Amino acid sequence: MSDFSLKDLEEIVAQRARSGEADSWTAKLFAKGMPKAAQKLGEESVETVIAAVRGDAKELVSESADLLYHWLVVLTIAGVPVSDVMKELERRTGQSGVAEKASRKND
Ligand SMILES: N=c1c2ncn([C@@H]3O[C@H](COP(=O)(O)OP(=O)(O)OP(=O)(O)O)[C@@H](O)[C@H]3O)c2ncn1[C@@H]1O[C@H](COP(=O)(O)O)[C@@H](O)[C@H]1O
Repeated sequence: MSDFSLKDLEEIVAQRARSGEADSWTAKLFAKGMPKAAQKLGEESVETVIAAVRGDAKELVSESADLLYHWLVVLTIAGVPVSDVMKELERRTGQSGVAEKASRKND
């Protein structure tokens, strides 16, 4: 089991974005801004879906890593810390997804 966390990668992304280095994919994406970063996130989402539907576990791991990395880039550009997402997930732990969906239908 790896100790590497999304928080660790969030720090690397922020540091590489600040570096502005020519050989940094992160810095390149930051320079292009949200439209390009969000587009890459969408592409990686689709590639993850394709790997899942194919039942290709190795490809699913690889595409999931691409997806989470690009998701972190998008969050960082938006100024949203991963901890905000974790807090929201934590808030939801007391309620099942089915119950949550039913409560929204009654709004
Ligand atoms: N986890 C990642 C990571 N995952 C994917 N990618 C890059 O995302 C890019 C997009 O990949 P794709 O093949 O989907 O896209 P593409 O190369 O444009 O190809 P097509 O769209 O033509 O298919 C590739 O260049 C990958 O290397 C990543 N780039 C960086 N990181 C992490 O960020 C750190 C800093 O990276 P740099 O900013 O590049 O120094 C690295 O040490 C890693 O920890």
